[in-house]
Amino acid sequence: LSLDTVRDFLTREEDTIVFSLIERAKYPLNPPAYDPATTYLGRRHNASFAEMFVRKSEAVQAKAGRYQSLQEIPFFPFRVPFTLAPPYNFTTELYPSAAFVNVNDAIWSMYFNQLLPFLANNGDDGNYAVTVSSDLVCLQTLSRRINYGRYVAEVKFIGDQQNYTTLIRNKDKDALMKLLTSEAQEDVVKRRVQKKAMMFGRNVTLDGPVGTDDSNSSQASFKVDPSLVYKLYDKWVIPLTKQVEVEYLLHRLD
Ligand SMILES: O=C(O)C(=O)C[C@]1(C(=O)O)C=C[C@@H](O)C=C1
Repeated sequence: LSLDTVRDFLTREEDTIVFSLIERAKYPLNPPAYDPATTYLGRRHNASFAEMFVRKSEAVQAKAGRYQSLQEIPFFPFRVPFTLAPPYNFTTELYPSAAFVNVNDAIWSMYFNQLLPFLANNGDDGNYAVTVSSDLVCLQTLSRRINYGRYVAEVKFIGDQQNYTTLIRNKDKDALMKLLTSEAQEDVVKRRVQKKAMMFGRNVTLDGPVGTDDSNSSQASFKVDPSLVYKLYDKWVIPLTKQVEVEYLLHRLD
């Protein structure tokens, strides 16, 4: 692992995030899928249909071995005695006591309460299963990207052990935050995801050569508002990644 390779990983995840948002934006808001008071399976549950869908899907994916890789962290952890997938000897670069640091609870509430209302148009077309299935993909992608802050923090720690060790011993969160921050890099990331939203979210027609802007660049014709993607990174993705980095570092000498 090096700063270049972890940044390459984050860059590639941007594509997955933008595509997953484009998919979710295809469906209307579909409010009954998110209301814990909605009746389904003939009765009320304490969880929304979306939550139930995520729980059951994660159970299947856990059985299939998804969480054998530390890059993936479920929203609803549970033990699985065995997996169906062919065995693979996963090794990890992470420090064991810090390897399970994650901010999935914050991601969950940010996604449903702050992002989704701006991502989907108002309306209810009853396509609840495909809708929450696309929510699951968004959540998993955001979780993988943000919790990858553990790997970024490990690289930064190894690269500057002396300074980090002092700050970790003093439990100085603010100084850790300052040391791991690169504002120039954050600016690059935010402007790049906005551009990706403009490129990937374009309507493609057969007029003109490949790369021609068929959509006149007007905001309304993008499948996901590029400024919303910028804001997602600015307000949530990057700050939460940094929170993961700080929490990882605080456990790095345990
Ligand atoms: O690339 C880094 O150095 C990171 O720590 C990742 C990241 C990000 O979330 O994109 C977070 C903090 C830095 O200020 C810059 C970028």
